Amino acid sequence: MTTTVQHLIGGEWTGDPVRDRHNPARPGEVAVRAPAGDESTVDAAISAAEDARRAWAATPAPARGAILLDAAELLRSRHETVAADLVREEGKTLAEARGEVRRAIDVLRYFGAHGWQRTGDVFPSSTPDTSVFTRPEPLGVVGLITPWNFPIAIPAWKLAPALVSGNSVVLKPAELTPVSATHLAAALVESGLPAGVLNIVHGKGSVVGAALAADQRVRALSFTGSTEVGLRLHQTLSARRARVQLEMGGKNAYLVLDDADPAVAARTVAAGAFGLTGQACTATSRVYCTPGVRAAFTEALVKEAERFSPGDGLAEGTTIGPVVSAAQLDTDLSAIERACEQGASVATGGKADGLFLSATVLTDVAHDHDVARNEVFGPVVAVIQVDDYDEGLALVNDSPYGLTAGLCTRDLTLAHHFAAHAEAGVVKINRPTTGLDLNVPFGGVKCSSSNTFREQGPTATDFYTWSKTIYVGHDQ
Ligand SMILES: NC(=O)C1=CN([C@@H]2O[C@H](COP(=O)(O)OP(=O)(O)OC[C@H]3O[C@@H](n4cnc5c(N)ncnc54)[C@H](OP(=O)(O)O)[C@@H]3O)[C@@H](O)[C@H]2O)C=CC1
Ligand SMILES: O=C(O)CCC(=O)C(=O)O
Repeated sequence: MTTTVQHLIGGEWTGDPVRDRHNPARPGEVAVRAPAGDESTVDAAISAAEDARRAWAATPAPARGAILLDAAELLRSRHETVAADLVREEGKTLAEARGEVRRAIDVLRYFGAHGWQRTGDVFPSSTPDTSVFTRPEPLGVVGLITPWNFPIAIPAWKLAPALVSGNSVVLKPAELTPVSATHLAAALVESGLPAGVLNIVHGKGSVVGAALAADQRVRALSFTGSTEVGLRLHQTLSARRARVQLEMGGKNAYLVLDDADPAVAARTVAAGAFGLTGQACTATSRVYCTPGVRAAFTEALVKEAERFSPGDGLAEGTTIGPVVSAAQLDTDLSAIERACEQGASVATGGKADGLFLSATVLTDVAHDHDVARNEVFGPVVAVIQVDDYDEGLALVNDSPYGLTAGLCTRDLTLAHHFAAHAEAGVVKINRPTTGLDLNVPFGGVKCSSSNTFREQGPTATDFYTWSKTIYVGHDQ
């Protein structure tokens, strides 16, 4: 089954679909046909956003929010179709795709309701008969560049706060996954989003994304993807003092202590390492274990890994979908091969059939091995022994990345110590590193993030607004 998508520019669906994306689970099946935008397409999209921005900014926030709420209901009515299309283009299991679509719906609801929330602050003035208050103002045209691994949730959690804050948007979804973002946009357009407020340009990041980032009219850019691309975008945007928000890679660590139940720890680590085919920036990819638990934990982790049954995400019984592309599979297999060259052993997995890579546990890994240092972005986890909690915490923190970190223990004192000292934007105690509540802030530290504004939660709109301070004298 092939879905065709187009650009969305100034309220028109446009562009000849010239590029095929194959279903990663069924190599012969074209999942999507999409147009390939270029600099002129981006220019047209930014012009449309520029034309629409003032009227949208002047629209009352509750009316903006109402469109998001209506879009949430439309998406809910299409939940099954959207989830199945997501599986066909990205590969994750139907259960995971349903969860992701549900998350996009909830994000629209959350930020839709934000349209009715209190905004700005009132302050006492030191001048008599004077009111002082702040007003959040939209930035204008904002650019969003999103990855393939959460093809509807990530566009939703960037778009919704941008729109409800009164900005117009140009979105560039990942070339591999153009359908999910199109479903999101269609729901918004059909719910009454005015023409030009949301524009989408499909195509290559190096062409479309780069043109979007370089355009002076784009006042802010929010990006999720690789550290390499993110840092390049940071330079482009910062050079003209435009705002930039980056959520990038991770090398997320778990520390399992002697007092942890090895079976519970293994289940927690496996969910974070192998769920979503390991293709999450929050995925667990290195696990440090103290000596008393290492053998039992590793044995239990291998059993958990072997429970993940690779297959087509739409097929009954599949619990791990394919890797997204041949290029990503190559990265995953090369990382496993390099780990073995450096002395690691494959305790389970390590083999691929087509794009189906089985959940892989590597043992005999040392902290300075490449597989313990570099992001893989696949269902591969390395187990490393440490002497004690202190060494474990030090190694968890010895990474250029700092997105998520986890600890399995029953010791409340150590749990709080870890929460305070782990160098990560998100810390999970006895919970998988993946999986985020949409109503709380999300972001990393070090090379995982721009280290500025957080996404999601009540402060997500901060990135998309600037604060104006107003003094009003009452004596006229
Ligand atoms: N933090 C996260 O959630 C993610 C991290 N990654 C990491 O990145 C690696 C590579 O994945 P990939 O999807 O290629 O990540 P990229 O960083 O290449 O892609 C993310 C987004 O940026 C776009 N892009 C690519 N090049 C440029 C550019 N020069 N200027 C502007 N935009 C650009 C992409 O477009 P297009 O893809 O259409 O070319 C896509 O929309 C993964 O293996 C993983 O390590 C990947 C996805 C998500
Ligand atoms: O773990 C999650 O739920 C979100 C992960 C994420 O934001 C990402 O992979 O980009």
